[in-house]
Formats: sequence, C-alpha cells, structure tokens
Amino acid sequence: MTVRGTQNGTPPAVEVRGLAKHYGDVVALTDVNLSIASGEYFALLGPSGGGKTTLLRTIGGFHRATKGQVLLHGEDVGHLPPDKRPTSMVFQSYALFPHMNVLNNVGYGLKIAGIGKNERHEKSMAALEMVGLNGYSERKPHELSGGQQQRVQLARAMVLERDVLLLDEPLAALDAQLRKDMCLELKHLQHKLGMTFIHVTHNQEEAMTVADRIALIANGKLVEVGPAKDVYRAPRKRFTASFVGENNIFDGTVTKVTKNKVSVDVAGITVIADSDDDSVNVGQSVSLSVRSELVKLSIAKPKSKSKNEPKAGSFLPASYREAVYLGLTTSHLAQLEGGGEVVSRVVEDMDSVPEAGTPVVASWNPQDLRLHTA
Ligand SMILES: Nc1ncnc2c1ncn2[C@@H]1O[C@H](COP(=O)(O)OP(=O)(O)OP(=O)(O)O)[C@@H](O)[C@H]1O
Repeated sequence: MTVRGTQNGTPPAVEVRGLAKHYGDVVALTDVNLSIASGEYFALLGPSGGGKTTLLRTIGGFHRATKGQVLLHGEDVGHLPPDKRPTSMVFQSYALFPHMNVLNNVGYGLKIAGIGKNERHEKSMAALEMVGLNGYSERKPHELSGGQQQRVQLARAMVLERDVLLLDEPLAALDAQLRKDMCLELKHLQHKLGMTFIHVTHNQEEAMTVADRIALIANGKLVEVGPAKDVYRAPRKRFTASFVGENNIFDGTVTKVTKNKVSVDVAGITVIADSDDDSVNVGQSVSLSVRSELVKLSIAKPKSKSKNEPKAGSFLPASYREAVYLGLTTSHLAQLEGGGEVVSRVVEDMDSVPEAGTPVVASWNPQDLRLHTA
C-alpha cells in the first residue's frame, strides 16, 4: 500500500518500498510500503516488538534492509551510512556526553563534520534558543532536568540541519505531565522548522497529539495509515480499533447484506451496521466496533415502547458489573449476555450506579458503529 505520492511533482521526503528486515530468523518487517511528504509530522505507532524502531533505524541507515528500498527525496539511499543521509536521529535515552557542557554537546556533530568554532557556536546557540534553552549553554547534562536533557538532544539533532528528523520514543523517559508539554513543544517546533518529523511511539495519545498522520505497525506489518483523526474516529481495521482509543469490539457472523447495511449475528442478537462494502458476504466472520464514549448504558425496560428505546440492531443486552472512576470520566462496565464485556465511558456520573447484575442495554447511534472485515 503506498500512501500519498509526490507533492506537486517533487518526490516525497521519505519513501519506503517493499521493505523487509530480518535479524537472522526473526522477521522484524515484511513488505512495508510508505510515503511521507516533506514537512509532514508522521508517527509510527504500535505495540512493543511490532517493528517501529527497526523501520526508523532502517530509514536512518543504522540497519541495512533485507529486501526493498528506502528513498529520501527520491534518491535510493540503501548504500549510504547514517551520516551521509539527510536524516538525524533523536534517541530514547538522552545519550549526552556527561563531561561536556550543553553547548559542546549540541555542537559535537558539527565539530565532527569539520565546522569551525565560530560557526559552530552560532549554530548551536541558535538551536538552543529554538528549544528554549538559551541561558543553559554552560551547564553539564547532570545539572539539567530530564525534559531539558531531551531538549538538548533535540537541539543536537536540529543543528545538523538535515531535512528529516527521526525520533525514537523521544519522550519515553519523561513523566506524564512533562511528556504532554513536550508533545506540544515538538509539534510547534516541527511547524516552525518545516522539517519532516518521524516519531516512534507506542503511546497513542502521544501519536495523536503530535502527528499529522499515523501509521500503525504490528507484527512487522503496516496495518493502517491515515490522518490522526481518521485513525481514531474511523479505524478501518479491527486491530486499529483495538489499539487506538477505547473501542468496544463485537465479533460475529454476517446474516444479511443489503445495499447499504450489513446484519451481523453477535452471540444470537442481530446488530446492523451501515456499510457500502460490496465484498461482504453472508456467513463471513466480521467485527464491529464502537467507541466507549459513544455507547450508552440504560436500565433494561422489558417491552417498553418509550421514545428512548434503542433502535433495532443498535443495542446489545447486558448485565451491569461496575463503575471505574477515572477522574474526568467514569467507565461503566457490563457483561454482555452472549459473553464478553461492554464499556460505556461518560463524563458525568450516572445519577445512581445500578447494582451489579442489573439488566441493562448497551446502545449506540447506528452511524457510530463500524464494520471490520480484517
Ligand atoms: N538486533 C536484533 N536482533 C534480533 N532481533 C531483533 C533485533 N532488534 C529487534 N529485534 C526483533 O525485531 C522485532 C521488532 O523489534 P523493534 O525494536 O523494531 O520493535 P518496536 O516496535 O520498536 O518495539 P519497542 O516499542 O519495544 O521498541 C522484535 O521481535 C524484536 O525482538
């Protein structure tokens, strides 16, 4: 699958074609195809061991591809070492030289490249200003907080003035609040610099905050690529629904297909999904997903004909289990009659929490339910 091609005839900043990477018997990546436009903030998101770091490092030249190509601005860079590629890398650990002050840490790459002292100083100071660290140039790394050390690392990568910045779990070592702040800073910085950022993370909130587009990677394969909002609001694949946001997933079998609707048997109850996918057939195993904040739990009123009764095909019977208070939101959990669990996440508390075992109905608006065939 190739995503987004050339921009006004200029080649993408990064293009990966049919990429595979094996470590001996371990298959870390299989047939990855990806295209990232110049100036894009792109996140590689997925579970641990999925292949994100391997992909990033192969783009940066730290690994050689087993099969396939990496093109940077249209040029096949398979033969080039990291320092000859238009990329620079920010690592998860701060990896600063402890005996050097901040200024020298930032300017180190320039020194290696043979840039003279004055120019090095000027560029390093400008990079420090960019990351909000002017005034810290004389300090040693141990005199900085974790967030400040991470900024020094960013400055050190930026000062090289390469077009593509590769960030490998750059915020993993920071606490939750600092990570949130740094996410926004990174996004603003990328916007200001106009560089292409590729950011690896297993944290979906981080990916959603920073990225224009997100690629989901699991088991060495690209599962889905799309704008951050689409991946959250309208995941195409079951795996995406299970990994991004908090989705209820119901597995079932197709019982009827009409022009725009598919009926699915979910443990004996018919659920109807809007779908114009004409490849769906009766008897096929499919999954349905709906986000927890779009599910409503109400006390079951047998034979009720009230106006608020859920629409046929848009509810499942369940029995109430418990409330989990999460601060801003509360998750109400219920056991589906046919097995499995359903979660309804609400901002306000329910007026009164039902007793465990109370029959309830989990319902949703038909347009919020998505059908997944894979
Ligand atoms: N040098 C190596 N030798 C052998 N196997 C490796 C090596 N590096 C990675 N792997 C394996 O390749 C697969 C992909 O690893 P990779 O580090 O790319 O995943 P990841 O998605 O970045 O994971 P994490 O989020 O945990 O860093 C895993 O199964 C991993 O064990």
